[in-house]
Amino acid sequence: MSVSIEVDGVSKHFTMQYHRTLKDMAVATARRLPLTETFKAVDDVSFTVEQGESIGLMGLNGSGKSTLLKVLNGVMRPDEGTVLTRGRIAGLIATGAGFHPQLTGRENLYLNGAILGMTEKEIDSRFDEIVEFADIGKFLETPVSHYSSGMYARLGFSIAVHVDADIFLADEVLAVGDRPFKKKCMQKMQEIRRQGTTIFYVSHATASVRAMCDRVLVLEKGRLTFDGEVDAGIRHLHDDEPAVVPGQTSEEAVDAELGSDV
Ligand SMILES: Nc1ncnc2c1ncn2[C@@H]1O[C@H](COP(=O)(O)OP(=O)(O)OP(=O)(O)O)[C@@H](O)[C@H]1O
Repeated sequence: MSVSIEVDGVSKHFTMQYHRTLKDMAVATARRLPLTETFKAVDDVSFTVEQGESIGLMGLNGSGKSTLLKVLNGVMRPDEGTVLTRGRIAGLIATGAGFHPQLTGRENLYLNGAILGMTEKEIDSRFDEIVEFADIGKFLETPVSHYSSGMYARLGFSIAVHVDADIFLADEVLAVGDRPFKKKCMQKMQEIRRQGTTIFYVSHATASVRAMCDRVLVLEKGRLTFDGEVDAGIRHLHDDEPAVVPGQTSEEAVDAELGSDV
């Protein structure tokens, strides 16, 4: 197997502004209060992923998962450390990121496909498949500013998942969208997983992580506190969560989860 992603000592700092107006800042300065605070959203994280591995990236809100994904796909540069990736990366990091609100679904499909590295010919050849998967029907010629958030997610996911990528990054793709669409997304991700694509799947939904992933990484306040087997990773994160419901198959567990707000 060949290495797909190598992350070595990566940190990303952000600065929090405590005061919004000049007056607030003047008052804070007079009182010798701090004006800003810098913190590490990702803190000295290292791991290696082999081509074809499917990784569940888990952690509580604000633990740095999205930031790490942005660093992996090059949207953000790390402040420290290095990231090496092999091959083409596609993914859905923020729903509708890269969509232009005044352009139609069709136009955005071409724009977004190009941003994800597809040639015009590639997009032409996959156009029908992408539209069919997104199932946005007659809204294809409507500006995306008129789309519902679910429709945005459908089109965004559909484009990303139809890129012939070596690495697929999926940030809470199942958080938006209705149950049939979530189910379709899971099936599609399983399909690209079988094709040997490396998958990075950010989710709070444990049954879908169990069904989708070979390995789990857990972030806590930016630090990688677990890297290993899926069930152990989930236990590490949710000490309090009951294990798999007795008698329930993994498929039934995913199904139950898709029905709830994942
Ligand atoms: N552009 C930014 N500027 C400043 N702070 C940021 C920025 N992006 C993220 N943060 C902060 O970095 C921390 C990590 O955020 P991140 O979105 O990576 O967390 P997450 O694990 O993906 O959370 P969630 O599960 O809620 O999606 C949070 O405290 C967040 O407020």
